[in-house]
Amino acid sequence: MQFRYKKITIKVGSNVLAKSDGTLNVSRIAHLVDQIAFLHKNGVEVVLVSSGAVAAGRAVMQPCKKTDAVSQRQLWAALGQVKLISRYSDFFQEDGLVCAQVLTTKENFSSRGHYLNMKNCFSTLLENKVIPIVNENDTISVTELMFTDNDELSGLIASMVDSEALIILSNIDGVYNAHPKNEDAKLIERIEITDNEAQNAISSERSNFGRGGMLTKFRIAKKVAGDGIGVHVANGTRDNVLIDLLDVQQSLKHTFFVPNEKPSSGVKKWIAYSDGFAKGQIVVNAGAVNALNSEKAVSLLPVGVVRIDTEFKKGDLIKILDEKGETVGLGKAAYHSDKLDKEKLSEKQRPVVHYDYLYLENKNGAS
Ligand SMILES: Nc1ncnc2c1ncn2[C@@H]1O[C@H](COP(=O)(O)OP(=O)(O)O)[C@@H](O)[C@H]1O
Ligand SMILES: N[C@@H](CCC(=O)OP(=O)(O)O)C(=O)O
Repeated sequence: MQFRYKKITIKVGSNVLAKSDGTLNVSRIAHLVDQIAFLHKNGVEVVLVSSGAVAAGRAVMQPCKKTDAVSQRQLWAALGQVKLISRYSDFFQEDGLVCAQVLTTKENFSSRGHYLNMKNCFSTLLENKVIPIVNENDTISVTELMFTDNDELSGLIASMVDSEALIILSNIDGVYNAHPKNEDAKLIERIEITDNEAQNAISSERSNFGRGGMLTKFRIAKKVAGDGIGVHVANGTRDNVLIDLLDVQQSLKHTFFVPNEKPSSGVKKWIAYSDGFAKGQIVVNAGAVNALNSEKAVSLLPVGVVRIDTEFKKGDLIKILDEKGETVGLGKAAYHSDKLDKEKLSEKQRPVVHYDYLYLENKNGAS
């Protein structure tokens, strides 16, 4: 059997892993593990991002009355993660493989140093033929420092470990052109990174245990595809879904986000997912927006900056907005914001953000 990729990240949603009563669907976990083990034995490196801790914990106990919503999630995640990972560990062991748990928070991606540290951890596990199983560390992550959901986390991981593809397994065949409850809704089988229409069909509704819903899957999938990584959204409740999806001889119905032909560099990938950590903010004029989004590789010159909203130091990440307040991109500042005015007057202006350290929402795919 020949598979489409040699290195993939697979994200499994809570609704794939939990039954309708919230208890873990053990036979489904076993079946997914068997498929991953088969892929692994046939030379495909796999990083698994698995939700399901909160859903698993919910089935263990109901908290006492005075427990608030955040504490409740912490309790369930703490209880459920143990159950979840021990199931995975047992099933991988039966298949002769070793898995490892990696719990992370958004803060672990906040600086390039932290990011490279995480990257090194994954390289070590993969070199040792271990299957990393990643989840957000829900027990300690608080609201403002949380990932939107594990779809966002899986995008980051896929990009960080240089996966060729990200497979998002949910409880539905893919992205539909209307709410799937609608009888006329049709599966969209291919989405280009320039396609902004499909998003309008997606409602923000989530299924029973999901956190972000299809809308975040769509946004993240486009961003990841913009980095040059193909994204497949498929139904994890189907038997043999991973093998049927990845076997070159098969054509399973699902949604494929076509990757950008030009993959982003490592540092641009990190910047792409770091918008929560921007320290400065500037506003640029329409001319600068057009130049940056043109076919050419253009750095941001001080002449295009109309306003500094939040000051920044050399090396800080800065958010770049247009004059309507829409995000244009994110970049690493080449110098302190107090030098901008002087640079504007200079005959040979130095870029405030060099192209190599610039992530552009439209050009790199997300919108
Ligand atoms: N246009 C759409 N296409 C597909 N699914 C959609 C659409 N609009 C809303 N959804 C909902 O998104 C759900 C999947 O997202 P989510 O609940 O977060 O699952 P997961 O637990 O797999 O992350 C589907 O079950 C479906 O009800
Ligand atoms: N970290 C949480 C998962 C939250 C989440 O993003 O869920 P989902 O939308 O089902 O992927 C857990 O393990 O329960």
